[in-house]
Amino acid sequence: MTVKRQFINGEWVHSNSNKVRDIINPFNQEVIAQVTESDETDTEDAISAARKAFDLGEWSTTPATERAHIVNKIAEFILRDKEELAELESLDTGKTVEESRGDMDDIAGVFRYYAELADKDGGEIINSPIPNSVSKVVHEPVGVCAQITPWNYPLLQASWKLAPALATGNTLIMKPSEITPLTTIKVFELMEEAGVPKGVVNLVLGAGNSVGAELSANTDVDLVSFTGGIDTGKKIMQAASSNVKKIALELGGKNPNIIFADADFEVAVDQAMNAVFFHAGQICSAGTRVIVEKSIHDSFVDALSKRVNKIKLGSGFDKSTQMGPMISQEHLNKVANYVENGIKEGAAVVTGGKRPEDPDLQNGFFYLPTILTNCTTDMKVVQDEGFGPVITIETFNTEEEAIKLANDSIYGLAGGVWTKDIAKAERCVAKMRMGTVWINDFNLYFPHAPWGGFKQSGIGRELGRLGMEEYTETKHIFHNLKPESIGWF
Ligand SMILES: NC(=O)c1ccc[n+]([C@@H]2O[C@H](COP(=O)([O-])OP(=O)(O)OC[C@H]3O[C@@H](n4cnc5c(N)ncnc54)[C@H](O)[C@@H]3O)[C@@H](O)[C@H]2O)c1
Ligand SMILES: C[N+](C)(C)CC=O
Repeated sequence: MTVKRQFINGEWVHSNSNKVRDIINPFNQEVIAQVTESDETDTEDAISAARKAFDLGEWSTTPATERAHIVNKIAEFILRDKEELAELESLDTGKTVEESRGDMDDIAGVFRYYAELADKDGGEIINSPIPNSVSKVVHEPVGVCAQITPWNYPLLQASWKLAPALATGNTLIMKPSEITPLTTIKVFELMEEAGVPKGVVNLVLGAGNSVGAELSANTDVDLVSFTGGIDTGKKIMQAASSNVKKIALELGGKNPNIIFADADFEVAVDQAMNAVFFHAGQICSAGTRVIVEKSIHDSFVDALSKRVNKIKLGSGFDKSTQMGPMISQEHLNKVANYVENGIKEGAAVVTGGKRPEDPDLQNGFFYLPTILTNCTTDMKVVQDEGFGPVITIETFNTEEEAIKLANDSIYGLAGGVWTKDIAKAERCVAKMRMGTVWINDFNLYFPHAPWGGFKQSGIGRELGRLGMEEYTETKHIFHNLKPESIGWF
């Protein structure tokens, strides 16, 4: 098996230690690839390459239209190689190939969106209050950006960082999750093919506590953009204080899905299921906290469990599969413990709550789609991010109660509300403390709208214009057209 390499200063190189990591297919635990294992010294090399490239200024002074052209080419190449990328993503994560194809379309869309925006910002002239002067505001690249991504949407989360950073003229070092680096490696090949200059994009492949920690602490890095868990986010925030680097954090969620009795029942059931069991619940914005009006609780749970019992688990490469495995044995254990603790706290298992018995699934990290009732807001199973295929169900009687339950979380990433009463929906969303709120929908996102969290779900925004601004510094330029001595001293 050819060992996949890191990309530093325009060269594909083995790590300094020559250590290698096996990449595992979560469906059957087969080794699907081997990648070089970077450490702190490789990371320093990559940072130094990005620093030199930025200080040289070739990329930041390339006309924005030319940068846009290259970013657009990356989108084209992603679509050209969509099938290969989708299959790689499914091998690596266990998600269905159909879902991965959708991800690749979204990813190409993100590169296109930022290519489109790249040359639109010409700065702003300010109405200066000082006579004989010109005052203007321009946006410049931040500099050297470290980008750290998780395993659940490996290339999608990478694209949200790569595209705006490139469009605005930064240089960067990316570290994908050590569990799922394959599509990110492939996209670095595509960026090379698209003509991104040497040293502008660098890729290191290794563990969080070595490579990730170095990226966060190194004082030659100007910005660290991270997507992942809250505990890691806190460590990165601390490490980033070394040189007060800019930080952008996209962290976890424990997202409420409020269902009123007057909602379209069938659609709400269908989407409540989709909101959690898509990608086996391994989604930051999964609607795992269902908060349902008491009068429809029994019929809702009954309808939901009937549908959930039919979810087909299997290989992402089998067309009939609807839900794949957990990413790893470690994560499977975490999900199983999370449910067991919930049961000890008093939750009742309506369906699932264990591993499947199907002999064909025993080599994979599968967990059954699970519904827990009798849940109350004080339980850990309701408060903690399980990041698995588990719905907890709470009930409410009044609108105020529903909002109170929805907001009772340290997180504030996303949430949904289902009702046919437009005024009620608007009253609810105005009070819901989350970065994204859906009315009669769930889990939708697109490049044009910002994504990010309130409270401990993060700092900053990705996607949209705000996602681009994260990669710029704002400079005010004041030009005195008639300089004169002040005569004070
Ligand atoms: N808000 C969002 O948009 C969003 C999107 C996807 C995933 N997530 C969150 O990601 C989490 C799941 O992903 P995960 O398990 O890969 O998260 P994680 O925090 O364990 O790892 C994420 C990345 O951080 C690296 N890392 C680990 N320790 C580090 C350290 N000390 N310093 C620097 N980097 C370090 C890892 O190697 C990996 O690349 C969930 O909490 C999920 O909600 C959030
Ligand atoms: C941000 N999103 C929804 C694409 C993936 C979250 O895990």
